[in-house]
Amino acid sequence: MRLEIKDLHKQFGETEVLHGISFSVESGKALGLLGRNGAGKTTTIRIIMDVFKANSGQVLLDGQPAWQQKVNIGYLPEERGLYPKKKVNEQIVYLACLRGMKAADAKKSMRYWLERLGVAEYENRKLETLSKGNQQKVQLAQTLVCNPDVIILDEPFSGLDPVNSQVLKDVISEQIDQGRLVIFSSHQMNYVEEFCEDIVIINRGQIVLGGNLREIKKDFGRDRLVLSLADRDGEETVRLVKEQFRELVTVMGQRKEQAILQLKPEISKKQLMTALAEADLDVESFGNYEPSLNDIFVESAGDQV
Ligand SMILES: Nc1ncnc2c1ncn2[C@@H]1O[C@H](COP(=O)(O)OP(=O)(O)OP(=O)(O)O)[C@@H](O)[C@H]1O
Repeated sequence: MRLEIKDLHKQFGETEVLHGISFSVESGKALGLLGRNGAGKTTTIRIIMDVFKANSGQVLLDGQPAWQQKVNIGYLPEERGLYPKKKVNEQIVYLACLRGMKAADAKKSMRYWLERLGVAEYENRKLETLSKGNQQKVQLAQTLVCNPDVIILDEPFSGLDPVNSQVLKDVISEQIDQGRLVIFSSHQMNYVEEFCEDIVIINRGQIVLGGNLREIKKDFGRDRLVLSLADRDGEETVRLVKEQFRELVTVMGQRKEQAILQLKPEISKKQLMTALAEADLDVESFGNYEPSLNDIFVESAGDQV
């Protein structure tokens, strides 16, 4: 299956909050939807889920509109949608039956997911008596109970401790391996980085970067180098490079003790190495820059106050 989001525009009152969002994702892949607070991630997801309509643009599954009722979708909304006063097992089975599952199958699947997510012991408890993280895991069980083909998760890691985040990460990876189509928004770059082939970064309602993560990293790293000097901290190194090597490189940033440098056009890595050696500097590390997703995110979406 292929889900295509085409040129979405969305206005709330007079304000346009999405200015033409387009991307696509296929079965067996996960797309990470990234962006700072208020960028437009949840609005995009709600349009995909048909919670509300876009002012213009289309959401198509294998070229077809209005697919949301025809396909098995697991949706974890940002605002959690379960009933606080109802028992965990009753509501998961009830909602699964509403989505077309037989009660016996729903019970079996619910037990599997509660067990898998480590909350089986709370099956008979009212949801509101569980901790925030455990409520989140129940919500995830509810999302996955119907064996969905399309999984859309809005901030799934919210409220989870590192151990539970790892459990969820494993579950999502497994779903991708089983051929599910996954979209999720998250601020947890490390997890996005681990299992998303593709990413989209939204900034103020516009895509500022999108595509295959490996390619994006390669592009960001191209002609960029990192340099650290013994007995100088990162700021001092940046200052020194700006003073002494401004003809050869532009300083792009700083990562701890390292200055991130971009070679000027026509300048080679070798020329820079020679210049560093001639300046008699005590070079501690010098090499190709490998950006993390966090670096890429900050550079692409970091201009917003
Ligand atoms: N129902 C609404 N009415 C008016 N404005 C809205 C509504 N929903 C969202 N917005 C606005 O749309 C913009 C995008 O919001 P959205 O919730 O999509 O951002 P987000 O990227 O999911 O942010 P966060 O990471 O904080 O959840 C924001 O400026 C927000 O205030």
